[in-house]
Amino acid sequence: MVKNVEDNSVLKNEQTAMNAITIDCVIFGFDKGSLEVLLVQHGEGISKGKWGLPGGWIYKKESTDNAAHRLLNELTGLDNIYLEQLKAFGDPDRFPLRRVITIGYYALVKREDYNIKAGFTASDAKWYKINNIPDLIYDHNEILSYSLKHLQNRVRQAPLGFNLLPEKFTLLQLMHLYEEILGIEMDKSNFRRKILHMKLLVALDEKQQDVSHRAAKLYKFDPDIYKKLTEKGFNFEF
Ligand SMILES: O=P(O)(O)OC[C@H]1O[C@@H](O)[C@H](O)[C@@H]1O
Repeated sequence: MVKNVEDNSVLKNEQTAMNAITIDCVIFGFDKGSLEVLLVQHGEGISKGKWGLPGGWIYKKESTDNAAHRLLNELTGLDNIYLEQLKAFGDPDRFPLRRVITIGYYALVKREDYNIKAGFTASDAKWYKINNIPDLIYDHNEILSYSLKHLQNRVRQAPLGFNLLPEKFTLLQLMHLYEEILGIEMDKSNFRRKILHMKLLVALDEKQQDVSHRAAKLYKFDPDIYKKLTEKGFNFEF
């Protein structure tokens, strides 16, 4: 008898926990020189018709990491993404109906590598330019701005984001990538001097083709140095 009562209370507590923790994913995409974020329009529930980050409830027999991948896939069609856990967002009033803590995940992808297709509880899914984000549900604007700051710190400490460029790229393309992520304007010659000094790039014997302006030299990454820098971490001061 006592055992039954205990079992029931364990089950009840577990269920309560399942209703109190959710997942939200911030997927940054890079496309034609612009930083964007993937948003979904809710097709049901209290936020029907509104836009937010792809996310939702965790199943009972599911890890938080698996839930993040599943939700992202069901809501937007994205698959095989390297998602990193960001942090928990636990403002007591963040969700209007009751106390719900959400765990944030984020990723940075090359937009053209993925097809988006809304599904599950999402009626639509779209990339939005980072400087044109609508009013989002709950605390999703805050989660997004926290993720952006995190990304801006990360690109200064790790050679991350370089996989968003084509295999061969110009120094200007690389500078624009940093400018877009960091939201700042950079000085061309300063950038050139610093990036070349890091010896991360291999200068190719090739130039851009089919461009109306003077064709610029092409570069690619040295994968060994890239790997070493990723492991060691680097400090990219612009
Ligand atoms: O999909 P609904 O039920 O509106 O959202 C509930 C929770 O799922 C998360 O995405 C939200 O941040 C919130 O914590």
